[in-house]
Amino acid sequence: MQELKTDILVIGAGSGGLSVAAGASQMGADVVLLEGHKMGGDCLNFGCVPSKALIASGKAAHGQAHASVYGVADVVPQVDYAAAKDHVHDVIAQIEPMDSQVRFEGFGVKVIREYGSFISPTQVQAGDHLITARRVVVATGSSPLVPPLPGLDQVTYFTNETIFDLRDKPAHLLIIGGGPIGMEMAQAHIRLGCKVTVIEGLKALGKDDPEAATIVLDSLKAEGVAIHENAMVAQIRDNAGAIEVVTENGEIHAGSHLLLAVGRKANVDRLNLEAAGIERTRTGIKVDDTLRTTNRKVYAIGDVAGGLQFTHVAGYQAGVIIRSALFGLPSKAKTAHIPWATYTDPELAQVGLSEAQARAQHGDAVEIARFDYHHNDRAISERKTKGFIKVMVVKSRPVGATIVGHQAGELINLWSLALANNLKMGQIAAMVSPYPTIGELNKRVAGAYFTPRLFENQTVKKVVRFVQRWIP
Ligand SMILES: Cc1cc2nc3c(=O)[nH]c(=O)nc-3n(C[C@H](O)[C@H](O)[C@H](O)COP(=O)(O)OP(=O)(O)OC[C@H]3O[C@@H](n4cnc5c(N)ncnc54)[C@H](O)[C@@H]3O)c2cc1C
Ligand SMILES: NC(=O)c1ccc[n+]([C@@H]2O[C@H](COP(=O)([O-])OP(=O)(O)OC[C@H]3O[C@@H](n4cnc5c(N)ncnc54)[C@H](O)[C@@H]3O)[C@@H](O)[C@H]2O)c1
Repeated sequence: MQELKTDILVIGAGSGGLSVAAGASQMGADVVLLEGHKMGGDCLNFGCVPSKALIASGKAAHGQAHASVYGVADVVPQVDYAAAKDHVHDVIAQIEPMDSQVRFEGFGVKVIREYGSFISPTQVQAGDHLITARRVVVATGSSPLVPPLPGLDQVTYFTNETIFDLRDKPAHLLIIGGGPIGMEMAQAHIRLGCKVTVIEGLKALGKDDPEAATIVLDSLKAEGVAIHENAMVAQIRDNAGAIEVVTENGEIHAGSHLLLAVGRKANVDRLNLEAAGIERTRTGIKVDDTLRTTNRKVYAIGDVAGGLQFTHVAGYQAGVIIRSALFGLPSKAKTAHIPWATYTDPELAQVGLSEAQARAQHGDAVEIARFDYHHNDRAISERKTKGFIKVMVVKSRPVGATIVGHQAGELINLWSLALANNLKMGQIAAMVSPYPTIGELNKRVAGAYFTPRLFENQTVKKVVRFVQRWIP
């Protein structure tokens, strides 16, 4: 057994762990990083990157099939599904060097390609290494949840860990789960020429604002995706080579391929958390708002911490704990300014409170400022007029924003900045946006907040009339 001592031990080389390792090592700490599988974790290998690359293939096909509106003849796209997967893997390969073992060793990090397991509150075993660390960061991420559905073991099924390696185009893809994974994959596949059926137990895109989600779901349905809601799956069957999904309410959906997208399971099984006195919750590892676990020398960040499960959250949390682990400074993780986006077409994005949450928390003090895409000249030029932005405002400060439409994931950045810095609507309205940009929507919604105050205000009208009488 090789014994190592270090300042910071990071378990998991995904979005969260790599951010800690890069930051801590470049600021002078001794860092050991454990990775049992692929450097880069889920986001690079099985998540954000491959899904966005496949969405890009779908977008290219869709563009060819719907070009005539711009005066360019529509063509039936000749989709080579295997070549689309080559594109996906080429994109991964282009980003891979940023997350590579070589790059991190260049920062001075000792990278050990083994799974780690606690053997005491301060010691972790990884292969034949025994590591004692001043602080441990658990960043082991999550895996696809595979529910114990009767019959599932009788059929071949895919998850986000395997779908990007499938090279034969599914004739009819059945997707169980209408969350972000399910809906992004549904649209990518329908655009690549597959038949697609989504079977959702409750409400598709149920974590998002219902009005905004409806616009996305209507778009997907218009493209041909069959979406069945309130259809909890009870059983899977193999019927002479076809896969049948049977729901609790008696629906039977048959297809050629099956993708499970029913949520995530925190990666805690290999960690032997009990040996370190680390408690779990239903969704992951129990942490306080400083991201410390019940073992004060151990932090947990990213998907395994059981909160919002996004790459940028894991990265943000890495910054929070670096401050406290390296400098001993108090540092709390906040959530009010954390955005998320679902990269369907149209996109769906949220930061802070939704309209329903804002009304529940602030009652009549909430004002909703709203602006529709069909009033934006750039959106009209590009025929991307579906969607809206609405901003929830309390005492002239935004407390949340919901955007559905073209580039919603880009537009939400500004509202994350506004919430992070407690900006006022007046500061957003003071911005000058280049014309014609989609970004003008952000300024116009701030303008919409002031419209009734300026244009429907009798005092303003009286003052203007009075001043006009006197100025030369
Ligand atoms: C299909 C899909 C699409 C997504 N799209 C987006 C998106 O567009 N935008 C977004 O923000 N988020 C997206 N996500 C979510 C995002 O991928 C995760 O939130 C993010 O990867 C979490 O980072 P992490 O560091 O917590 O975990 P991970 O990136 O999963 O990294 C954890 C690492 O720890 C390793 N590990 C596990 N146990 C051990 C152990 N005991 N010892 C050593 N190593 C271990 C694992 O092998 C893994 O490499 C998507 C997820 C999926 C599945
Ligand atoms: N664009 C992005 O940022 C992005 C994209 C994909 C994934 N992600 C991350 O990955 C996480 C996981 O995504 P997800 O879509 O797997 O999970 P999810 O929890 O968001 O959605 C899963 C859906 O499956 C449904 N479901 C569960 N069991 C079912 C059953 N037996 N029958 C029918 N429906 C069932 C649930 O009601 C739910 O709507 C997301 O929460 C998000 O954090 C992010």
